[in-house]
Amino acid sequence: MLEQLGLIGTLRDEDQSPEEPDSDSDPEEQPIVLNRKKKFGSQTRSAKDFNTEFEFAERDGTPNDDWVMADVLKQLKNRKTRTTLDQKIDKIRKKRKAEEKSAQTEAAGGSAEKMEDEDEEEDTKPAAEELDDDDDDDKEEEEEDEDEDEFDSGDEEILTKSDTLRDKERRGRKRKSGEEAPESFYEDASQYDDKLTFDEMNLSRPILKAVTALGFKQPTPIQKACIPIGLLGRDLCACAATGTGKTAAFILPVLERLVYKPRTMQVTRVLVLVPTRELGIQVHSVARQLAQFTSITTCLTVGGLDLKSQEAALRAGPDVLIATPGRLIDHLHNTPSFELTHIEILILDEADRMLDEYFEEQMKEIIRLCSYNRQTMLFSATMTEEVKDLAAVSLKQPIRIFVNSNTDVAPYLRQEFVRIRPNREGDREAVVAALLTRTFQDHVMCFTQTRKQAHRLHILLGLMGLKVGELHGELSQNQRLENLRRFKDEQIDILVATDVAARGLDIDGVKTVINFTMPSTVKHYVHRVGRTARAGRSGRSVSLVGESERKMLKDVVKSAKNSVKARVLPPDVILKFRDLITKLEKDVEAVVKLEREERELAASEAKLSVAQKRLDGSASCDSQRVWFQTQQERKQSRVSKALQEFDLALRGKKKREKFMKENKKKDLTPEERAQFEILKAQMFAERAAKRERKPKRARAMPEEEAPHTVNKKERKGGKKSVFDKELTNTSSKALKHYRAGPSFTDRKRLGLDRKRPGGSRFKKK
Ligand SMILES: Nc1ncnc2c1ncn2[C@@H]1O[C@H](COP(=O)(O)OP(=O)(O)OP(=O)(O)O)[C@@H](O)[C@H]1O
Repeated sequence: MLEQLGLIGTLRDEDQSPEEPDSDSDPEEQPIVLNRKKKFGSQTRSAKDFNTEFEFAERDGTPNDDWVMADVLKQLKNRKTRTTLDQKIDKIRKKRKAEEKSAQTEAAGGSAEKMEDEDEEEDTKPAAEELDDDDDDDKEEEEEDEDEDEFDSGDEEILTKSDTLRDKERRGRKRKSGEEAPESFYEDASQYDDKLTFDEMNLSRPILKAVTALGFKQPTPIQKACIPIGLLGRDLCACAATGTGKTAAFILPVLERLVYKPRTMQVTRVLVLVPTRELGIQVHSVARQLAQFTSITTCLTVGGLDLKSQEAALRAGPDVLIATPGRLIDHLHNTPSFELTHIEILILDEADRMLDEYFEEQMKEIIRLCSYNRQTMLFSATMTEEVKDLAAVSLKQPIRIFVNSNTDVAPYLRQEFVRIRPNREGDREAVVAALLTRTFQDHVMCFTQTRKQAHRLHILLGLMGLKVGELHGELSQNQRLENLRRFKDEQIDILVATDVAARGLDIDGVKTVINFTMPSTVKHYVHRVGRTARAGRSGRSVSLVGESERKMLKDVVKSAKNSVKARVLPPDVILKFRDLITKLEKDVEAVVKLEREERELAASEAKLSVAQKRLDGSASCDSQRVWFQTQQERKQSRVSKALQEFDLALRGKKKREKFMKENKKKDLTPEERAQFEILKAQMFAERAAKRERKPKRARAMPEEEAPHTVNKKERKGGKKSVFDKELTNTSSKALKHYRAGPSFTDRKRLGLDRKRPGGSRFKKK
C-alpha cells in the first residue's frame, strides 16, 4: 500500500521499508495513541513533556469569561449586513431542492421505461444526495457507516522511521541550537522545580484566588519555570509548546509585581503586545480574569474596536495595556497624554511573529518609545533567529527558558497526512469535504492559505449542509468575532480560517485541525496544528500534502516525536465528492452573485447617504487622524511588498510565471485553485528564507549597549550605522544637540560624569 502511495521513499530513506500500521481498530472508538511505545494515559506519559501527576486538563468547572466578552462587544462598530452568508447559502440550497423536487415530479409523470432508466442513473450517482440532503433515510446512513468502518479500519499506514533515529537527529539539533545560543548572552533556566505549586510561588491572595477561580490546580511546566523568574524582574525569552499555558506564565508575575508595588501615579505600567486582534481579546480576557480580585486595571487596544472608547480608557492610565502594534501606534500619535514612558514591563506574546519583518517598523517605533529601564519578556512556541536577534538588542542579561524545542508540536497531538497524488491537485476540496462529512464532523478548524479559498470552502461546505463559519482578514471585526463565538458556542462545527487564526487562539474542545494545503513554514505548521491538543488534551491534525509540499512534510516528520500517519481515502469516495463539487459549482456561483449584488447595493446606498448628508450640510468634518504610516502609504508599501514577493517567487521559475499569468484572469479549475494555494505558501516560504539570509536590521537601543550584536557584514557593508546617520544628519535640532554634547539622562545612562565639560549650557548672566 505504501509503495503504491510512494510516500516513504521520498519522505525518508529510499531503502527504508515502511512499518506496519499499529492498529487495525477504528481510531474513532479508541483513545488516540500518540506514541506507539507510550500508551495514552497519565501512567505512561513522557516525564519530559509533563509531570505524571500533573492534571492539566482537569479544572474545577469551566471558567466563564462572558462578562469580559460583553465589555469587548460593546466596543464593536455595528455594521450589519442585510443577510449573512449562511442565509444566502440556505436560500440557494432551498432553491435547488425545490428545482430537484419539481424535476422529480415531472419525471414521475413520464413513461415506465423512462423511470427505469432514471433509477439506474440514480444508482450511479455519487453520495451526493446522501450527503447534502438533511433528510437522509436510515438505509443511506447505514451505508455511510459501513463505508466509514471500511475506511477507518484498514487504510492508515505509518510513515515514520523508528523513534531512535529521530532521537539521534534531535540530539544533533539540540547540540546545534546550543551553539546558536551562546551562554555569554543567555543564562539558561530551562530546568525548573518540578514540584513547585502555585501556593509556593509567593503569589498574593487575590491572585491565588483568581487562579483557583479559573480552575488551575497546578502550574504547567512553563509556568513553573517562568513565574519565579518573572517575579524577580528579570528579562526572559521563553519557549514552550502550544497550549501549555504561556499566557498565565507571563500574566501572573506581572499582576503580582503590580500588587506588590502599588502605583504612585495613574499611568500605564505594563504593555502586552500581540499580533492579532482576536488574540488580544483573549489575552485581555485572561488578564482580567486573573486580576478580578485585585484593583489592577486593564485595557484592550486592538484594531477593529471603537477608537473613542479606547482613547477614553487609555487616558485613565490603566495598569496593564494589551494591544496590537498598529492600533497602539495610532493611539500614540493621536491620543493626547498617552505615552509609554512609564512602561515597567513589556511583553511580546508570539514574540517571533512580533519581531518579524511584518511588524518591524512598528515594533522599532514602539520599543523606542518605551522606557529603557523596563523588564522585557518574550514568549512563543516557535522561538527563532529573529527573536534572538532582537533579544540581543533589547533584553538585559536575559534568561532563556526553553521547556520545549521550537519545532515541538503539542504533546498529545496525533499528526496525519493525506497524500494528494500528482495531477490530482483538484482533489483537495473533495478530500476535505469527505473528511468533514464522514470522519471529522465537529470541532474542526480547517486552514487555507488564502482568504478566497477560505470563503469558497465555507460556501461549498455550507451547500453540502455542513455548519461552517470562516475567519480571515477580509471580514469585518463583527463578522470575525461572531464567527469565532459561534464556533466556540458549538453553533457551527467547522471554522475555515487563514493563518490569522493560527496563533495563540485557545478555543475549547477543538478536536481536529485540517490543513487544506501545507503552510509555508514548519513554524506556521506548529501554530496551526497547535489549535488542538491543548491543555493536556489530545487532538488530531490532518494535512493534505501534494508533490510540491513533500519537503515540508519531510521537515515535519523529522521533528515529530510521535509517529506520523498517512490517512488514505478510498478513491471512489474522493470521486463521489469530486462529482458532487462539480454539481455544486453552479450554486457556488449563485451564492457569490447574491453576495456581489448585496455589496453593490450597499455601496450605492452609502454613496447616496453621503450625498444626502452633503446636501443637508451635515457631512462630518472630523479632523483627520495622524497615521504612523498614512492609509495610502501603508497601502502603497503593501502593494510594493507584494510585488517584490511576487517577483522573488517567480524569479527564474518560468513555470510559475506562466501559470500565474495564464490563470490570473480566467476562472480557476479545482487543480489551478489548489496550485494557486500552494504557490502562495511557497512564495511566503521563499520570502521567509530570504529574510533569514538578510542581515537583521531591528535595533532597539544604541549600538554601544549591545556590542556583541553588531553584525560584521553591516559594519563592512554599505549599510549605514546609527553613527553614520548621526554624522550626516544636518538638521538644526541635530546640530544643536551635537554642539551641546550628551544630555543629562544620556550621561547618567552611559555612566559619564553628569556635568558637561564646559559647564552648564545656560550660564547665569
Ligand atoms: N495551570 C493550568 N492548569 C490548567 N489549565 C491551564 C493552566 N494554565 C493554563 N491553562 C489553560 O491552558 C489553555 C492553554 O493556555 P494558553 O492559551 O496560555 O496556551 P499557550 O501556551 O499560550 O498556547 P499558544 O502557544 O497556542 O499561544 C488555556 O485554556 C488555559 O486556560
